[in-house]
Amino acid sequence: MILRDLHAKARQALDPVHYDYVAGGAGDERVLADNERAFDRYLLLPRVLRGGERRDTAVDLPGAPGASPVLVAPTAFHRLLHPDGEEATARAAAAEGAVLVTGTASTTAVARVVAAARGRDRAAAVWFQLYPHPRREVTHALVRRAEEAGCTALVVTVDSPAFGRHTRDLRNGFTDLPPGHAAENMRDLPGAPPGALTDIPMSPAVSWADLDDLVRRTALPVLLKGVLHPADARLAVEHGAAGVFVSNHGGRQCDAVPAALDCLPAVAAAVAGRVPVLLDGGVRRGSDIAVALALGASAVGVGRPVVWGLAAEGEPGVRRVLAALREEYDHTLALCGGRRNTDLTRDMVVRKGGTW
Ligand SMILES: Cc1cc2nc3c(=O)[nH]c(=O)nc-3n(C[C@H](O)[C@H](O)[C@H](O)COP(=O)(O)O)c2cc1C
Ligand SMILES: CCCCCCC(=O)C(=O)O
Repeated sequence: MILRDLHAKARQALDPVHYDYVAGGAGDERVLADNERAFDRYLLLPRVLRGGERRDTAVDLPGAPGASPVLVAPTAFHRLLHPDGEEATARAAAAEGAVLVTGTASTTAVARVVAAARGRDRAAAVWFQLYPHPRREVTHALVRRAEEAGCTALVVTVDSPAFGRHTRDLRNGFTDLPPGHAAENMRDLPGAPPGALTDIPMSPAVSWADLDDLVRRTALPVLLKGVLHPADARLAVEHGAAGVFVSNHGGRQCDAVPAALDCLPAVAAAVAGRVPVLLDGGVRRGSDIAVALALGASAVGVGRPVVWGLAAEGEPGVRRVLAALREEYDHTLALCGGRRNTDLTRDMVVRKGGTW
């Protein structure tokens, strides 16, 4: 309910073109819709008489011990959506104990984002989402910026060998950021000056060799975001990834892929507990978090709900979203007879209408 209210408020507040940029997906938006619908296909099968008065929902993630199981997934251009932008998101995430994955396409430089998070909580973990640049020296410079800022992990987005065709943006002619906004992490790096949505070039030629180069160069844990195929999850671990995000980019890339949730069990089986598996796409309720954790995720990311919270109410709005999800999840865990996240197991999820 809180999330729905904040979404409605954000819609009122935003320029319709910017609203469409956030709300929309690729193609006919089939994957966008299915990410949320997928959660209706799975039901929880609670265990009884084994709970506890209090629950411990903290999770140890790379560079983020004792984190909330709800992460802030990377979303671009927060200052477009609220004047306080990524710094407000960072303060809210830190206050709620949530890992913030700040992005290459941030309208605030990563150093300022980390400073905002740390201002609230010295232990706050900020991860840096990286679009690998076709020119390796640019990728290296971005990684140095993230390291110097104090990010504790890198999240390499691998589902974007090309920019997704966002139908609403094409219809609205949304190609450039308004004056005064830019992808600040790209500032003074070789390539186009920041300002256009395409200032962060994507390349289909980025390969596992680029991941190897990255893992060799940085001491930070490197996670991959945008893995759907179990074979790629296995390769990720073999190439030194410290974690895998099952994600279809919120339905904004290929509009013919399965819902993220439907890909989770096979990826979790392929990874076999060697590194954490995370999931984003369509998470809107605490019970969605419980289903994802039971199916093998260590934590989940939320994208659009955080943006709606930010656009509607700034920092307090983001806090409300993160707190509501965490509290609903804690309540669901109690209803399922759990004391900790690992009490949610595969046998506690059934397909709707099916048997187990
Ligand atoms: C407006 C918007 C901007 C996004 N920007 C990025 C980005 O810069 N990098 C990235 O890896 N993913 C990006 N994503 C994808 C999110 O990280 C995440 O995968 C997706 O939003 C999860 O789905 P949800 O919105 O249903 O929670 C973006 C998503 C949205 C909606
Ligand atoms: C080339 C533009 C970079 C921003 C991409 C943001 C993003 O991932 C999205 O889905 O939108």
